[in-house]
Amino acid sequence: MMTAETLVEISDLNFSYDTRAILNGVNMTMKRGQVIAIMGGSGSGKTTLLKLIGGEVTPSSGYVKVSGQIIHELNRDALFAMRRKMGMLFQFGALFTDLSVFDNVAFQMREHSDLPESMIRDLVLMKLHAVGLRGAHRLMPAQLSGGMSRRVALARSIALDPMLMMFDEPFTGLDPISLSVIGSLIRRLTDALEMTSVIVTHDVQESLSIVDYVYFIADGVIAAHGTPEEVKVSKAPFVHQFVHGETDGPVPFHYPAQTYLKDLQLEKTVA
Ligand SMILES: Nc1ncnc2c1ncn2[C@@H]1O[C@H](COP(=O)(O)OP(=O)(O)OP(=O)(O)O)[C@@H](O)[C@H]1O
Repeated sequence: MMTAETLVEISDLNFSYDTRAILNGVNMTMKRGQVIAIMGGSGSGKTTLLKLIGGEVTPSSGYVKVSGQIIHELNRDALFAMRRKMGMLFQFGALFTDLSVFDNVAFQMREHSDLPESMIRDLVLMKLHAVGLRGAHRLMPAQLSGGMSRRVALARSIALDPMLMMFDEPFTGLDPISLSVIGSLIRRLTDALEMTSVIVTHDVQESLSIVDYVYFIADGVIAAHGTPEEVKVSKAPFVHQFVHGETDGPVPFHYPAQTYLKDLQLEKTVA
């Protein structure tokens, strides 16, 4: 088998909001055809990493290269052209409520191409077919279930045949069946369209069943990484806590606080 081409290369990436360091020396490689999960505790910098890949924020040092181009060195036009090849689904972006399912999926094709309407029709139906919703093209978003809306959003995000798809929490709030439908769709679409998909998620079990590689981020650094097989048997306390869903471990359950005693005394003085 030919070695797959590297689509995203992240090298020694550092990023801070003002003086607050969020990511410290992150290195990652993502190949065409791969589904990659990024996991980590709340506030560990996962969404920020997606923003760096999409060029919404600029690294303090290091770089993100997509398809051989360093993102933060692109001029405005080149960045926009690059973004058209990236699909981003942040918290599964809402559908336009006043447009039908068909028009939601057609929206970007109409905005960004000069394709004739007859061709747009075929393409939209093809994208909807890929998510199993061709028969629902006339429905309005209000008539869809949560799982169906997400599938339409997925069809819309692949409308322009992206080479890279980024999903921020694609499984949140779904029942177990819809969740595995979305999971297997992400896998199948990645394979069929030969794209690369990055999933930021807390859903370890679903992710491990569909991804090729997992990165765990903690305090802005990659704490562990590996294939699902490697991750499942990992003895590293951090990975173990995640994979086995333990509430406390290296990732603390409690937000930093003053001692309990102090809080209680404070309450007494207030009362
Ligand atoms: N615009 C901003 N300005 C300043 N700080 C920010 C900004 N956006 C995010 N942060 C901080 O950066 C840190 C990383 O945020 P990020 O959203 O990347 O975390 P995350 O890993 O995606 O978390 P979660 O899983 O809870 O969504 C957080 O502590 C957050 O408070």
